Amino acid sequence: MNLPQDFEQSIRPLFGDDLYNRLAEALDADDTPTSVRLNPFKQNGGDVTDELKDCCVPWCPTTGRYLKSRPNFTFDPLLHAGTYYVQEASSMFVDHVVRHLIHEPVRMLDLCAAPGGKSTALRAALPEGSLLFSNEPMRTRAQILSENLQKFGHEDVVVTNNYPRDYRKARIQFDAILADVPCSGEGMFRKDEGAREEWSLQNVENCWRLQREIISDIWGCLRPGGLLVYSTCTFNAHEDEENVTWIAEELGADFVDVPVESDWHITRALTGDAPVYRFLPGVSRGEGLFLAVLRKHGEAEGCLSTANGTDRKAEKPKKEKRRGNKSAKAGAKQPGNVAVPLNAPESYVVRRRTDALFAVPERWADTYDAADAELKIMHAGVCLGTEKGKDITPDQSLALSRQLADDAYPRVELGYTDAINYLRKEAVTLPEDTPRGFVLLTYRGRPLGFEKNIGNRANNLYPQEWRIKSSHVPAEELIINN
Ligand SMILES: C[S@@+](CC[C@H](N)C(=O)[O-])C[C@H]1O[C@@H](n2cnc3c(N)ncnc32)[C@H](O)[C@@H]1O
Repeated sequence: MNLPQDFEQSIRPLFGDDLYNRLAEALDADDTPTSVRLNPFKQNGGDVTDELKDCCVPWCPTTGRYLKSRPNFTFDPLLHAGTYYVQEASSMFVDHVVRHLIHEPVRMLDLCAAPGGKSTALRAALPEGSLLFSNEPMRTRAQILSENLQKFGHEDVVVTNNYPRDYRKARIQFDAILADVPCSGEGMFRKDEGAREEWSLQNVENCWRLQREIISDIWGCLRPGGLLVYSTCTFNAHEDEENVTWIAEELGADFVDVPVESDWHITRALTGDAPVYRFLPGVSRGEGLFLAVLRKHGEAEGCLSTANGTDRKAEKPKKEKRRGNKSAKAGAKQPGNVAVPLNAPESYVVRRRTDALFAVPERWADTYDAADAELKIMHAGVCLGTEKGKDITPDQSLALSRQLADDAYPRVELGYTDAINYLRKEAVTLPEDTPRGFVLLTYRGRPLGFEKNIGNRANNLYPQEWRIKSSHVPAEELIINN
């Protein structure tokens, strides 16, 4: 593989010959490591099977696993049930950062979040009671983000489709923000040929300028004393060390050091002496990642413990704004007597957006309302379903919620072939004694989604956009985790 000439000319002096040669050799190799991160909310004590498991990812040992080979994940129904997420190992470093720095419930924003690898990692690592906003400005990417977070199944999540500047209007303050900014993608040279073709010095310059704009736009939403986690998957110092130094000096922040082990083989700053973390192919086992943590200057209002937001007057949207609010218009009456088929149903409030009903944990209902007045919410809490006359057709988000009550719907367990057919949105025949109405289909005990049993047949309610598009059904059952 030929690396762009300008890339070599700019990166070799920064890395030095030895490090550059190791990097170039690794970028040329075909054998990229495969890894998954288990979903702690859906594991029931399970793990990757012995046949597939290589070892734990050292900076994410509880849930990160290297695999010995790369299976065709699409044909594992448990991927679609959200029991694990396929993620390259370096990105799992956010798990270590969050567990080291955040010990009490917070409100956190993942600003550039699609497809959702780091959001799901954050959600797993944040203390319970924390609320995660997961945002992506590109519409189609935001839909994939929303799908992946619904599969992950944690209720304390809001998915939005906005630009950073829109967040300023919502006046929500965050205790921590992850900005995994769009970058020139040098870390993708190994995986993606297109990344090499699109790369240019001009693109590097466009990227570092855009990254500064993104951080400047969101800076007001980070509370004084709050944490900014800045990351890229690129190697040049303009988008990495120079940008985080600029943030510290121009916006006002101090670097925060995170202890790491020497056998993780993390490379530290290549220019200056800020505590930054570089995962370099050929040096650490994963793809390229640059990460730094900064604490915003100013008086903190206390510890990082204001997740429910009710203590912040600034968040309450103005009355006039509320009247113009889409959901308030669509559903003038708040749904009062909707059954909430979740564990601890009394701790949720129900919000209507067009004809869909969302169960939102009561402790952050104010924050949800403030967000709803200004932001484009794609998903929040648990979507219970859509109203059809007096009925509510249950939503996929409900099927995949970790909080779905065990006895909320009759369940039918599917074998492997039926599970794949269901995920391809084909009709799956139910046993004769299945009760009529909505039925939850499971595979190896994990919910996959709903069908409506109307007697002589059943309607598959799996979302059309989520279905497996391939017509192939593997002859053998693929088991990745148990
Ligand atoms: C490196 S990717 C994020 C990967 C994601 N954090 C993950 O771990 O799965 C950067 C994301 O930023 C989004 N993006 C592009 N322009 C943006 C902007 N102006 N503000 C915020 N995000 C932007 C891109 O669409 C892309 O999804």
